[in-house]
Amino acid sequence: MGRDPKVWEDPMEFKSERFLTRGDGMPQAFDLTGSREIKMMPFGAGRRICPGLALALLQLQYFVANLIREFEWTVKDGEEVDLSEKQYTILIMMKNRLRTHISPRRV
Ligand code: HEM
Repeated sequence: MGRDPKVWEDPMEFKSERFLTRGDGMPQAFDLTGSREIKMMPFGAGRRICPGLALALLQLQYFVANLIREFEWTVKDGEEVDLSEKQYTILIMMKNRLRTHISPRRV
């Protein structure tokens, strides 16, 4: 389903913006709860859907926001961000590792 062009536009392209909200609070292209549609279900769907969904989403957002707020992230000297991908069993991974230098914003 995740690679079906009838479900997702350019399914094989990394487009994080497809997950942005429209600005009116409504999700743009997907619904994780399975109540409106089923396009993507990292938390399952239906009666046995993950009861920790809301907590998990909140925690992840908070975790990433804190990593960005607390640390300056730079690519290692001489390297560039390369978003090429490779298939590894059922996972899609970065073809070339992203090596970063992380330093505290506040000392
Ligand atoms: C990124 C984080 C998480 C992911 C991707 C995830 C994913 C899932 C998935 C796929 C299921 C199976 C749903 C099904 O059978 O259809 C599940 C079940 C469950 N999850 Fe999560 N989960 C996450 C975090 C959490 C958290 C934070 C909690 C609790 C605080 C939690 C509690 C549970 C429980 C109790 C079930 C069993 C529900 C049942 O069988 O009725 N999960 N989760």
